[in-house]
Amino acid sequence: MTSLWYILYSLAVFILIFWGGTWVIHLLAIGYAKYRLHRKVQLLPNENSFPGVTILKPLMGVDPNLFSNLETFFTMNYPLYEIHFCIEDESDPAIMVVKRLQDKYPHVTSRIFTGGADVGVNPKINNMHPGYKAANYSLILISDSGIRMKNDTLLDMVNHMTDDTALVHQMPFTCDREGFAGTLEKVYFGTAQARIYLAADLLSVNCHTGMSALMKKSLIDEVGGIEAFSCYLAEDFFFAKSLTDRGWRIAVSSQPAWQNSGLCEVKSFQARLRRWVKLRTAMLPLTMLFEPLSECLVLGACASWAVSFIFNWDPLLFYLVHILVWFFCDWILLSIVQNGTLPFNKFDFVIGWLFREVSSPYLFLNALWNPTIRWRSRMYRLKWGGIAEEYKV
Ligand SMILES: CCCCCCCC/C=C\CCCCCCCC(=O)N[C@@H](CO)[C@H](O)/C=C/CCCCCCCCCCCCC
Ligand SMILES: O=c1ccn([C@@H]2O[C@H](COP(=O)(O)OP(=O)(O)O[C@H]3OC[C@@H](O)[C@H](O)[C@H]3O)[C@@H](O)[C@H]2O)c(=O)[nH]1
Repeated sequence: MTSLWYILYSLAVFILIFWGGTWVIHLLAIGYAKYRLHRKVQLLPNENSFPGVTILKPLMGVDPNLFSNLETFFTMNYPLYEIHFCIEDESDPAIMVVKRLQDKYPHVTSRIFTGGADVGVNPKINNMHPGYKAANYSLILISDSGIRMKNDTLLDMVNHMTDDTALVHQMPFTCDREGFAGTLEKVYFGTAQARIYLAADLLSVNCHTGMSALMKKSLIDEVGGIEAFSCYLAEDFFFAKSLTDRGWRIAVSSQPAWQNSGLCEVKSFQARLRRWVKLRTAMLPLTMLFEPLSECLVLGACASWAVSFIFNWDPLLFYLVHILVWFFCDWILLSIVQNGTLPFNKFDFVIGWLFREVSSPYLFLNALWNPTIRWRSRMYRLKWGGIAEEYKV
Protein backbone atom coordinates (compact mmCIF):
# COMPACT_ATOMS: atom_id res chain seq x y z
CA MET A 1 0.00 0.00 0.00
CA THR A 2 2.76 2.43 0.98
CA SER A 3 4.79 1.64 -2.13
CA LEU A 4 1.71 2.17 -4.36
CA TRP A 5 1.20 5.52 -2.63
CA TYR A 6 4.84 6.46 -3.34
CA ILE A 7 4.48 5.48 -6.99
CA LEU A 8 1.32 7.57 -7.37
CA TYR A 9 2.90 10.45 -5.49
CA SER A 10 6.00 10.38 -7.74
CA LEU A 11 3.77 10.24 -10.83
CA ALA A 12 1.76 13.22 -9.61
CA VAL A 13 4.96 15.19 -8.93
CA PHE A 14 6.30 14.35 -12.41
CA ILE A 15 3.04 15.47 -14.02
CA LEU A 16 3.06 18.75 -12.11
CA ILE A 17 6.68 19.46 -13.08
CA PHE A 18 5.85 18.75 -16.72
CA TRP A 19 2.71 20.88 -16.40
CA GLY A 20 4.80 23.76 -15.03
CA GLY A 21 7.26 23.26 -17.93
CA THR A 22 4.51 23.69 -20.50
CA TRP A 23 3.52 27.07 -18.98
CA VAL A 24 7.14 28.14 -19.26
CA ILE A 25 6.96 27.12 -22.92
CA HIS A 26 3.77 29.17 -23.38
CA LEU A 27 5.48 32.25 -21.96
CA LEU A 28 8.71 31.71 -23.88
CA ALA A 29 6.79 31.27 -27.13
CA ILE A 30 4.70 34.41 -26.62
CA GLY A 31 7.72 36.51 -25.62
CA TYR A 32 9.90 35.15 -28.42
CA ALA A 33 7.15 35.57 -31.03
CA LYS A 34 6.81 39.21 -30.06
CA TYR A 35 10.56 39.74 -30.20
CA ARG A 36 11.37 37.66 -33.25
CA LEU A 37 8.50 37.73 -35.72
CA HIS A 38 7.47 40.40 -38.22
CA ARG A 39 10.49 42.64 -37.88
CA LYS A 40 10.97 45.30 -40.53
CA VAL A 41 13.49 44.28 -43.16
CA GLN A 42 16.29 46.69 -44.03
CA LEU A 43 16.17 48.03 -47.55
CA LEU A 44 18.76 46.79 -49.99
CA PRO A 45 21.83 48.96 -49.25
CA ASN A 46 24.18 47.69 -51.91
CA GLU A 47 23.04 45.17 -54.46
CA ASN A 48 26.54 43.68 -54.86
CA SER A 49 26.76 42.51 -51.26
CA PHE A 50 23.87 40.07 -51.57
CA PRO A 51 24.66 36.43 -52.31
CA GLY A 52 22.87 34.73 -55.20
CA VAL A 53 20.09 32.28 -54.34
CA THR A 54 18.94 29.23 -56.28
CA ILE A 55 15.31 28.52 -55.47
CA LEU A 56 14.28 24.88 -55.80
CA LYS A 57 10.55 24.48 -56.39
CA PRO A 58 9.45 20.84 -56.32
CA LEU A 59 6.04 20.67 -57.99
CA MET A 60 3.55 17.86 -58.31
CA GLY A 61 0.17 18.62 -59.81
CA VAL A 62 -1.86 21.81 -60.01
CA ASP A 63 -4.27 23.43 -57.58
CA PRO A 64 -6.37 26.59 -57.99
CA ASN A 65 -3.80 28.77 -56.17
CA LEU A 66 -0.65 27.45 -57.86
CA PHE A 67 -0.34 30.19 -60.49
CA SER A 68 -0.70 33.08 -58.06
CA ASN A 69 1.51 31.40 -55.43
CA LEU A 70 4.30 30.82 -57.95
CA GLU A 71 3.90 34.33 -59.33
CA THR A 72 5.05 35.75 -55.98
CA PHE A 73 8.48 34.20 -56.68
CA PHE A 74 8.77 36.21 -59.89
CA THR A 75 8.05 39.53 -58.23
CA MET A 76 10.41 39.44 -55.22
CA ASN A 77 12.62 42.33 -54.32
CA TYR A 78 15.99 40.54 -54.36
CA PRO A 79 18.85 41.32 -56.72
CA LEU A 80 20.25 37.92 -57.66
CA TYR A 81 18.26 34.72 -57.84
CA GLU A 82 17.20 31.93 -60.18
CA ILE A 83 14.22 29.59 -59.90
CA HIS A 84 14.58 25.90 -60.70
CA PHE A 85 11.17 24.30 -61.09
CA CYS A 86 11.44 20.56 -60.56
CA ILE A 87 8.61 18.48 -61.97
CA GLU A 88 8.99 14.71 -61.95
CA ASP A 89 6.23 13.78 -64.35
CA GLU A 90 6.73 15.09 -67.87
CA SER A 91 2.95 15.21 -68.43
CA ASP A 92 2.28 17.16 -65.22
CA PRO A 93 0.00 20.18 -65.94
CA ALA A 94 2.21 22.21 -63.56
CA ILE A 95 4.62 22.57 -66.50
CA MET A 96 2.06 24.65 -68.41
CA VAL A 97 1.50 26.87 -65.35
CA VAL A 98 5.23 27.53 -65.04
CA LYS A 99 5.59 28.23 -68.77
CA ARG A 100 2.84 30.85 -68.58
CA LEU A 101 4.75 32.56 -65.77
CA GLN A 102 8.03 32.36 -67.67
CA ASP A 103 6.36 34.08 -70.61
CA LYS A 104 4.94 36.76 -68.32
CA TYR A 105 8.25 37.43 -66.53
CA PRO A 106 11.01 36.80 -69.12
CA HIS A 107 13.53 38.91 -67.14
CA VAL A 108 13.49 36.46 -64.19
CA THR A 109 15.94 33.59 -64.62
CA SER A 110 14.13 30.29 -64.35
CA ARG A 111 14.38 26.75 -65.71
CA ILE A 112 12.19 23.66 -65.69
CA PHE A 113 13.70 20.26 -64.80
CA THR A 114 11.55 17.25 -65.56
CA GLY A 115 12.04 13.56 -64.90
CA GLY A 116 13.62 13.86 -61.46
CA ALA A 117 16.29 11.32 -60.44
CA ASP A 118 16.42 8.08 -58.54
CA VAL A 119 18.90 8.80 -55.78
CA GLY A 120 16.89 7.37 -52.88
CA VAL A 121 13.48 6.90 -51.30
CA ASN A 122 12.44 10.50 -50.62
CA PRO A 123 10.37 11.62 -53.64
CA LYS A 124 10.85 15.33 -52.96
CA ILE A 125 14.64 14.90 -53.05
CA ASN A 126 14.44 12.72 -56.17
CA ASN A 127 12.35 15.43 -57.79
CA MET A 128 14.68 18.28 -56.76
CA HIS A 129 17.93 16.52 -57.55
CA PRO A 130 18.44 17.70 -61.18
CA GLY A 131 17.60 21.29 -60.15
CA TYR A 132 20.01 21.09 -57.24
CA LYS A 133 22.85 19.77 -59.43
CA ALA A 134 22.39 22.69 -61.83
CA ALA A 135 22.33 25.34 -59.07
CA ASN A 136 24.57 28.32 -59.82
CA TYR A 137 24.52 30.10 -56.48
CA SER A 138 25.94 29.59 -53.00
CA LEU A 139 22.57 29.67 -51.24
CA ILE A 140 19.77 27.19 -51.88
CA LEU A 141 16.16 27.93 -50.99
CA ILE A 142 13.98 24.82 -50.85
CA SER A 143 10.43 26.06 -51.13
CA ASP A 144 7.37 23.81 -51.28
CA SER A 145 4.71 24.23 -53.92
CA GLY A 146 2.06 25.89 -51.70
CA ILE A 147 4.27 28.68 -50.32
CA ARG A 148 3.62 32.36 -51.06
CA MET A 149 6.35 34.98 -50.74
CA LYS A 150 6.08 38.66 -49.89
CA ASN A 151 8.32 41.07 -51.78
CA ASP A 152 10.86 41.10 -48.98
CA THR A 153 10.65 37.49 -47.70
CA LEU A 154 13.83 36.30 -49.41
CA LEU A 155 15.68 39.40 -48.29
CA ASP A 156 14.51 38.76 -44.74
CA MET A 157 15.76 35.17 -44.88
CA VAL A 158 19.14 36.15 -46.33
CA ASN A 159 19.51 38.82 -43.63
CA HIS A 160 19.30 36.07 -41.00
CA MET A 161 22.04 34.04 -42.71
CA THR A 162 24.94 35.21 -40.56
CA ASP A 163 28.50 33.81 -40.73
CA ASP A 164 27.84 31.10 -38.13
CA THR A 165 24.37 30.21 -39.45
CA ALA A 166 23.90 27.42 -41.98
CA LEU A 167 20.14 27.24 -42.33
CA VAL A 168 17.37 29.82 -42.07
CA HIS A 169 13.82 28.44 -42.01
CA GLN A 170 10.38 29.94 -41.87
CA MET A 171 7.97 28.93 -39.16
CA PRO A 172 4.96 27.31 -40.84
CA PHE A 173 1.83 29.46 -40.88
CA THR A 174 -1.01 29.97 -43.36
CA CYS A 175 -2.55 32.67 -45.52
CA ASP A 176 -6.11 33.78 -44.75
CA ARG A 177 -8.38 31.22 -46.36
CA GLU A 178 -12.13 30.83 -46.23
CA GLY A 179 -14.07 28.01 -44.59
CA PHE A 180 -13.63 25.89 -41.50
CA ALA A 181 -10.55 24.10 -42.86
CA GLY A 182 -8.82 27.47 -43.36
CA THR A 183 -9.64 28.44 -39.76
CA LEU A 184 -8.50 25.09 -38.42
CA GLU A 185 -5.14 25.27 -40.22
CA LYS A 186 -4.54 28.79 -39.01
CA VAL A 187 -5.45 27.84 -35.44
CA TYR A 188 -3.15 24.81 -35.50
CA PHE A 189 -0.12 26.54 -37.02
CA GLY A 190 -0.60 29.70 -34.96
CA THR A 191 -1.07 27.99 -31.60
CA ALA A 192 0.01 24.39 -30.91
CA GLN A 193 2.70 24.26 -33.55
CA ALA A 194 3.93 27.85 -33.17
CA ARG A 195 4.35 27.35 -29.42
CA ILE A 196 6.67 24.36 -29.78
CA TYR A 197 8.39 25.73 -32.88
CA LEU A 198 9.29 29.05 -31.26
CA ALA A 199 10.27 27.58 -27.88
CA ALA A 200 12.40 24.98 -29.67
CA ASP A 201 14.18 27.61 -31.76
CA LEU A 202 14.82 29.75 -28.70
CA LEU A 203 16.30 26.76 -26.83
CA SER A 204 18.23 25.53 -29.89
CA VAL A 205 16.19 22.32 -30.20
CA ASN A 206 15.91 21.06 -33.78
CA CYS A 207 12.31 21.52 -34.91
CA HIS A 208 12.97 22.36 -38.55
CA THR A 209 10.06 21.85 -40.92
CA GLY A 210 11.36 22.15 -44.45
CA MET A 211 8.63 23.86 -46.41
CA SER A 212 10.79 26.99 -46.78
CA ALA A 213 14.46 26.63 -45.91
CA LEU A 214 17.50 28.61 -47.03
CA MET A 215 20.79 26.71 -46.77
CA LYS A 216 24.47 27.19 -47.52
CA LYS A 217 25.01 24.82 -50.44
CA SER A 218 28.68 24.16 -49.67
CA LEU A 219 27.72 22.70 -46.27
CA ILE A 220 25.21 20.31 -47.82
CA ASP A 221 27.76 19.35 -50.49
CA GLU A 222 30.30 18.67 -47.73
CA VAL A 223 28.24 15.63 -46.68
CA GLY A 224 27.35 14.47 -50.20
CA GLY A 225 24.61 16.85 -51.43
CA ILE A 226 20.86 16.50 -50.95
CA GLU A 227 21.00 12.87 -52.07
CA ALA A 228 22.76 12.05 -48.78
CA PHE A 229 19.39 12.68 -47.08
CA SER A 230 17.24 10.75 -49.52
CA CYS A 231 16.98 7.68 -47.28
CA TYR A 232 14.74 9.69 -44.94
CA LEU A 233 11.23 10.99 -45.58
CA ALA A 234 11.82 13.76 -43.04
CA GLU A 235 14.80 15.11 -44.94
CA ASP A 236 14.18 18.51 -43.34
CA PHE A 237 14.86 17.30 -39.80
CA PHE A 238 18.05 15.53 -40.93
CA PHE A 239 19.35 18.53 -42.92
CA ALA A 240 19.17 20.56 -39.71
CA LYS A 241 20.59 17.75 -37.57
CA SER A 242 23.56 17.27 -39.89
CA LEU A 243 24.34 21.00 -39.72
CA THR A 244 23.94 21.41 -35.95
CA ASP A 245 26.01 18.25 -35.36
CA ARG A 246 28.81 20.06 -37.22
CA GLY A 247 28.48 23.09 -34.93
CA TRP A 248 26.41 25.36 -37.19
CA ARG A 249 23.47 27.48 -36.06
CA ILE A 250 20.03 27.24 -37.54
CA ALA A 251 17.64 30.16 -37.23
CA VAL A 252 14.00 31.04 -37.75
CA SER A 253 13.46 34.05 -40.00
CA SER A 254 11.18 36.85 -38.93
CA GLN A 255 8.46 36.17 -41.49
CA PRO A 256 6.47 32.96 -41.11
CA ALA A 257 5.92 30.70 -44.13
CA TRP A 258 2.64 31.68 -45.80
CA GLN A 259 1.14 28.37 -46.89
CA ASN A 260 -1.59 28.86 -49.44
CA SER A 261 -2.29 25.56 -51.12
CA GLY A 262 -5.48 25.61 -53.16
CA LEU A 263 -6.42 22.29 -51.55
CA CYS A 264 -7.78 23.23 -48.14
CA GLU A 265 -9.86 20.48 -46.58
CA VAL A 266 -10.11 19.12 -43.05
CA LYS A 267 -9.54 15.55 -44.24
CA SER A 268 -6.32 16.25 -46.17
CA PHE A 269 -5.02 18.48 -43.38
CA GLN A 270 -5.57 15.72 -40.82
CA ALA A 271 -3.87 13.20 -43.11
CA ARG A 272 -0.87 15.53 -43.28
CA LEU A 273 -0.77 15.87 -39.48
CA ARG A 274 -0.94 12.08 -39.10
CA ARG A 275 1.94 11.71 -41.57
CA TRP A 276 4.01 14.16 -39.54
CA VAL A 277 3.22 12.29 -36.29
CA LYS A 278 4.55 9.11 -37.91
CA LEU A 279 7.74 10.89 -38.95
CA ARG A 280 8.29 12.34 -35.48
CA THR A 281 7.64 9.17 -33.54
CA ALA A 282 9.97 7.16 -35.79
CA MET A 283 12.77 9.75 -35.50
CA LEU A 284 12.26 10.67 -31.85
CA PRO A 285 10.37 7.85 -30.04
CA LEU A 286 10.19 9.88 -26.81
CA THR A 287 7.64 12.16 -28.44
CA MET A 288 5.26 9.19 -28.20
CA LEU A 289 4.96 9.98 -24.50
CA PHE A 290 5.55 13.72 -24.40
CA GLU A 291 3.46 14.77 -27.38
CA PRO A 292 0.06 13.55 -26.14
CA LEU A 293 0.96 14.64 -22.63
CA SER A 294 1.67 18.17 -23.87
CA GLU A 295 -1.89 18.52 -25.27
CA CYS A 296 -4.10 20.94 -23.31
CA LEU A 297 -6.95 18.55 -22.51
CA VAL A 298 -4.79 15.50 -21.70
CA LEU A 299 -2.30 17.43 -19.59
CA GLY A 300 -5.09 19.33 -17.84
CA ALA A 301 -6.81 16.06 -16.87
CA CYS A 302 -3.54 14.57 -15.56
CA ALA A 303 -2.64 17.76 -13.66
CA SER A 304 -6.15 17.96 -12.15
CA TRP A 305 -5.75 14.45 -10.80
CA ALA A 306 -2.27 15.31 -9.51
CA VAL A 307 -3.39 18.43 -7.60
CA SER A 308 -6.35 16.63 -6.10
CA PHE A 309 -4.04 13.75 -5.06
CA ILE A 310 -1.31 15.92 -3.53
CA PHE A 311 -3.15 19.07 -2.38
CA ASN A 312 -6.72 17.86 -2.27
CA TRP A 313 -7.79 20.69 -4.61
CA ASP A 314 -11.05 20.59 -6.54
CA PRO A 315 -10.03 18.83 -9.82
CA LEU A 316 -12.96 20.12 -11.87
CA LEU A 317 -12.36 23.76 -11.01
CA PHE A 318 -8.63 23.29 -11.64
CA TYR A 319 -9.33 21.69 -15.04
CA LEU A 320 -11.61 24.53 -16.14
CA VAL A 321 -9.14 27.23 -15.11
CA HIS A 322 -6.32 25.32 -16.84
CA ILE A 323 -8.29 25.16 -20.11
CA LEU A 324 -9.32 28.80 -19.91
CA VAL A 325 -5.79 30.14 -19.30
CA TRP A 326 -4.36 27.85 -22.02
CA PHE A 327 -7.02 29.11 -24.43
CA PHE A 328 -6.10 32.74 -23.74
CA CYS A 329 -2.38 32.06 -24.16
CA ASP A 330 -3.16 30.45 -27.52
CA TRP A 331 -5.26 33.44 -28.58
CA ILE A 332 -2.43 35.83 -27.68
CA LEU A 333 0.14 33.75 -29.57
CA LEU A 334 -2.06 33.43 -32.65
CA SER A 335 -2.66 37.20 -32.68
CA ILE A 336 1.08 37.87 -32.56
CA VAL A 337 1.84 35.37 -35.33
CA GLN A 338 -0.94 36.76 -37.53
CA ASN A 339 0.29 40.34 -36.95
CA GLY A 340 -2.96 41.87 -38.17
CA THR A 341 -6.67 41.23 -38.22
CA LEU A 342 -7.62 37.57 -38.12
CA PRO A 343 -9.96 36.43 -40.91
CA PHE A 344 -12.42 34.92 -38.41
CA ASN A 345 -14.23 36.10 -35.28
CA LYS A 346 -13.76 34.91 -31.69
CA PHE A 347 -16.60 32.42 -31.96
CA ASP A 348 -14.95 30.76 -34.99
CA PHE A 349 -11.71 30.67 -33.04
CA VAL A 350 -13.40 28.89 -30.12
CA ILE A 351 -14.88 26.28 -32.45
CA GLY A 352 -11.61 25.78 -34.38
CA TRP A 353 -9.58 25.63 -31.17
CA LEU A 354 -11.92 23.11 -29.48
CA PHE A 355 -12.03 20.97 -32.61
CA ARG A 356 -8.25 20.87 -32.78
CA GLU A 357 -7.79 20.16 -29.09
CA VAL A 358 -10.33 17.34 -29.07
CA SER A 359 -9.24 15.77 -32.37
CA SER A 360 -5.50 15.97 -31.80
CA PRO A 361 -5.08 13.09 -29.28
CA TYR A 362 -7.31 10.96 -31.51
CA LEU A 363 -5.22 11.77 -34.61
CA PHE A 364 -2.09 10.90 -32.66
CA LEU A 365 -3.37 7.45 -31.63
CA ASN A 366 -4.73 6.87 -35.10
CA ALA A 367 -1.31 7.64 -36.62
CA LEU A 368 0.41 5.16 -34.29
CA TRP A 369 -2.17 2.51 -35.05
CA ASN A 370 -1.42 2.50 -38.78
CA PRO A 371 2.31 2.92 -39.47
CA THR A 372 2.01 3.05 -43.28
CA ILE A 373 2.60 6.53 -44.67
CA ARG A 374 0.90 7.84 -47.76
CA TRP A 375 2.65 10.84 -49.28
CA ARG A 376 1.04 12.08 -52.48
CA SER A 377 1.09 9.14 -54.90
CA ARG A 378 3.29 6.69 -52.95
CA MET A 379 3.24 4.66 -49.73
CA TYR A 380 6.11 4.25 -47.29
CA ARG A 381 7.10 2.51 -44.06
CA LEU A 382 9.59 3.94 -41.57
CA LYS A 383 12.17 2.14 -39.46
CA TRP A 384 13.14 3.40 -36.03
CA GLY A 385 15.52 6.28 -36.58
CA GLY A 386 13.56 7.56 -39.57
CA ILE A 387 15.01 5.49 -42.45
CA ALA A 388 12.24 5.04 -45.00
CA GLU A 389 11.39 2.36 -47.50
CA GLU A 390 8.77 2.48 -50.20
CA TYR A 391 5.82 0.21 -49.47
CA LYS A 392 4.32 -1.47 -52.50
CA VAL A 393 1.02 -3.32 -52.15
C1 LIG B 1 8.29 20.42 -20.59
C2 LIG B 1 7.51 20.39 -21.83
C3 LIG B 1 8.10 19.50 -22.92
C4 LIG B 1 7.29 19.60 -24.16
C5 LIG B 1 7.48 18.44 -25.05
C6 LIG B 1 6.78 18.69 -26.33
C7 LIG B 1 6.64 17.47 -27.15
C8 LIG B 1 6.37 17.77 -28.60
C9 LIG B 1 5.03 18.27 -28.85
C10 LIG B 1 4.57 18.59 -30.07
C11 LIG B 1 5.40 18.46 -31.30
C12 LIG B 1 5.06 19.52 -32.27
C13 LIG B 1 6.17 19.62 -33.30
C14 LIG B 1 5.98 20.80 -34.12
C15 LIG B 1 6.59 20.83 -35.49
C16 LIG B 1 6.74 19.56 -36.19
C17 LIG B 1 6.19 19.52 -37.57
C18 LIG B 1 6.71 18.27 -38.22
O1 LIG B 1 6.41 17.20 -37.77
N1 LIG B 1 7.51 18.41 -39.27
C19 LIG B 1 8.14 17.27 -39.91
C20 LIG B 1 7.80 17.28 -41.41
O2 LIG B 1 8.20 18.42 -42.02
C21 LIG B 1 9.63 17.35 -39.67
O3 LIG B 1 10.24 16.33 -40.39
C22 LIG B 1 9.95 17.22 -38.23
C23 LIG B 1 10.63 18.16 -37.60
C24 LIG B 1 11.11 18.06 -36.17
C25 LIG B 1 10.12 17.67 -35.15
C26 LIG B 1 10.68 17.75 -33.76
C27 LIG B 1 9.61 17.51 -32.74
C28 LIG B 1 10.09 17.55 -31.31
C29 LIG B 1 10.09 18.92 -30.77
C30 LIG B 1 10.31 18.95 -29.30
C31 LIG B 1 10.48 20.37 -28.90
C32 LIG B 1 10.52 20.61 -27.46
C33 LIG B 1 10.72 22.10 -27.26
C34 LIG B 1 10.71 22.50 -25.89
C35 LIG B 1 12.02 22.34 -25.23
C36 LIG B 1 11.94 22.21 -23.77
O1 LIG C 1 6.12 12.70 -54.24
C1 LIG C 1 6.30 13.89 -53.96
C2 LIG C 1 5.75 14.49 -52.81
C3 LIG C 1 5.95 15.82 -52.57
N1 LIG C 1 6.72 16.55 -53.41
C4 LIG C 1 6.93 17.98 -53.14
O2 LIG C 1 7.32 18.16 -51.78
C5 LIG C 1 6.75 19.34 -51.28
C6 LIG C 1 6.04 19.07 -49.95
O3 LIG C 1 4.99 18.18 -50.20
P1 LIG C 1 3.60 18.23 -49.40
O4 LIG C 1 3.09 19.60 -49.48
O5 LIG C 1 2.79 17.10 -49.90
O6 LIG C 1 4.03 17.80 -47.94
P2 LIG C 1 4.28 18.58 -46.57
O7 LIG C 1 3.90 19.99 -46.59
O8 LIG C 1 3.72 17.74 -45.53
O9 LIG C 1 5.87 18.51 -46.51
C7 LIG C 1 6.57 18.58 -45.32
O10 LIG C 1 6.71 17.31 -44.71
C8 LIG C 1 7.61 16.40 -45.26
C9 LIG C 1 8.96 17.01 -45.45
O11 LIG C 1 9.78 16.13 -46.11
C10 LIG C 1 8.86 18.30 -46.20
O12 LIG C 1 10.11 18.89 -46.35
C11 LIG C 1 7.95 19.21 -45.52
O13 LIG C 1 7.85 20.42 -46.18
C12 LIG C 1 5.84 19.92 -52.35
O14 LIG C 1 6.50 20.99 -52.99
C13 LIG C 1 5.63 18.76 -53.31
O15 LIG C 1 5.43 19.17 -54.64
C14 LIG C 1 7.32 15.99 -54.51
O16 LIG C 1 8.02 16.66 -55.26
N2 LIG C 1 7.09 14.66 -54.77
